[in-house]
Amino acid sequence: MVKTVRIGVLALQGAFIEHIHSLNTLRGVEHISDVVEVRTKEELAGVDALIIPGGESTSIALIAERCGILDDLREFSRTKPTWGTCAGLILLAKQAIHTKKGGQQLLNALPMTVSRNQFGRQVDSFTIKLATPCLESISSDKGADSENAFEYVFIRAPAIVSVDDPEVESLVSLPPGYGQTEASENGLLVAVKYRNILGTSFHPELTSDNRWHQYFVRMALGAGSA
Ligand SMILES: NC(=O)CC[C@H](N)C(=O)O
Repeated sequence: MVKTVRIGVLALQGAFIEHIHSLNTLRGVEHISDVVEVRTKEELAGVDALIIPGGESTSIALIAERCGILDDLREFSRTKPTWGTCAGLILLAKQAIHTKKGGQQLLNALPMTVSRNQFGRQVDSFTIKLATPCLESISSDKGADSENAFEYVFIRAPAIVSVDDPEVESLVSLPPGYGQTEASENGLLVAVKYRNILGTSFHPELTSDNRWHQYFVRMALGAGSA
């Protein structure tokens, strides 16, 4: 029997509809059985993989806590395919800096420190096209240019400022200078894979190029198989 995945998108706050649209463009391309919004622990228990969208990480954490789903999210992200984008990446981290006074609840699934709003405020949002080796095996019919570069959208984005485990795979870094105040040879890390987790600080759901979604669906399809 062909394995299929039921993918959930955490729908408490932020850009969840856009992720659902991107995933829906992959129906018929990848083996997706369903794409659903997740707001309760029962809905979470019914999905094979989860996307935590961008938005406001403090609000998502607060709402999750009030809805009594925060510990279930912690448990889910320990073992099941989970992708955090932007605010979702912040939530998945072990530690966040430049948070509001008093800090914020995190899921502690990614052994790393992220810096909130590393690139400035909403008005400092930017896009950048970058060649992306991990997407090379995925063919793109939409959005990508002739070099197959992916167009990255950064909106009050976090950056990964330190990684605590050699198992964390670096997938995308920005060219030096972006979001950095001091000269450095290396640009900031903005996409990682760690075991069952994908963490990206940009918004792939805001472009018509669905290769990052396809990458995650393939991760989810591969999970648990030998
Ligand atoms: N676009 C975004 O998701 C922004 C995230 C925001 N900086 C936060 O702290 O949650």
